[in-house]
Amino acid sequence: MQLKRVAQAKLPTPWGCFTIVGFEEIATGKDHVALVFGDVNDQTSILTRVHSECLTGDALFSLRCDCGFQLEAALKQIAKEGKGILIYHRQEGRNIGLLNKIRAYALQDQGLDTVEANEQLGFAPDERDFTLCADMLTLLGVSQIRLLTNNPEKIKVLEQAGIKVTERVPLEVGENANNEHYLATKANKLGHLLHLHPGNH
Ligand SMILES: Nc1nc2c(ncn2[C@@H]2O[C@H](COP(=O)(O)OP(=O)(O)OP(=O)(O)O)[C@@H](O)[C@H]2O)c(=O)[nH]1
Ligand SMILES: [Zn+2]
Repeated sequence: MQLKRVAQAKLPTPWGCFTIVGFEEIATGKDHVALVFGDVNDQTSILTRVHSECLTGDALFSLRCDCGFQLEAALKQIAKEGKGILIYHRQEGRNIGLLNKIRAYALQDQGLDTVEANEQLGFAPDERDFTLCADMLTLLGVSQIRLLTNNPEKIKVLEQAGIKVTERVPLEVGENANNEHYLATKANKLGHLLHLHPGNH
C-alpha cells in the first residue's frame, strides 16, 4: 500500500453532496482525493472515474483538451446513478507536471503533436502510475468497478493491480474545434477509443 487515508468531509456540489476523502502518498507526501457518492460498499460493481489532474482544463476552462468536460460529466453521471467514485489523481500533464505540460503545449503550438512534444522533452508519451488509483479504491473498500474511460490502458493497469473492471463506460464529451487534432492523436497514437467528428462542431 503506497497511500494512507488521512481525512474526509462533506463536499456539496451542484449535482449532489459527495464525501471528499483525502489520501497521502507515504513515500512523497503528495496528496490525492476521491469524491465518493452514496453507499459504495454494497458489494455491487461501482461506477468509477479515474480523473487525471489537468489544472488548465479542470479549473481554467481550457478548450485544448477534454478534461474539464469529462470531470463535470463524470460527477453528474455518478450523482445520477446514486453512488460512485471519482478519483482525482494528482499526476498533472500525464505526470510530467504543470510546467512541463506548458512546455509541451508550446511545442504543440509549433506543430508537434501531444506524443511528439512529450518525447522532445525527454518523457514517455504517458508517465502516469495508475497503481495509486487501485490503492485508493482498496482503501475505500472497493474491488469491483465499472470504469468511465476511453483509455483501455487504464483498465489494464487497474486489473493488474487487483481491481476487477466489469465494464468500460465511455466518456466522450467536450470535442471542439480547438482539441480535434489533440483528440485524433489520442485515438491514433495512444489507443483511446473515440468516435470523433472532425470539422463538425
Ligand atoms: N503531457 C501532456 N499532458 C497532457 C496534454 N494534454 C492533456 N494532458 C494531461 O493528460 C491527462 C488526461 O489524460 P487524457 O489522455 O486526456 O485521458 P485519459 O485519462 O488517458 O483517458 P480517459 O479516461 O478516456 O479520459 C491530464 O493529466 C492532462 O493534464 C498534453 O498535451 N501533454
Ligand atoms: Zn486536460
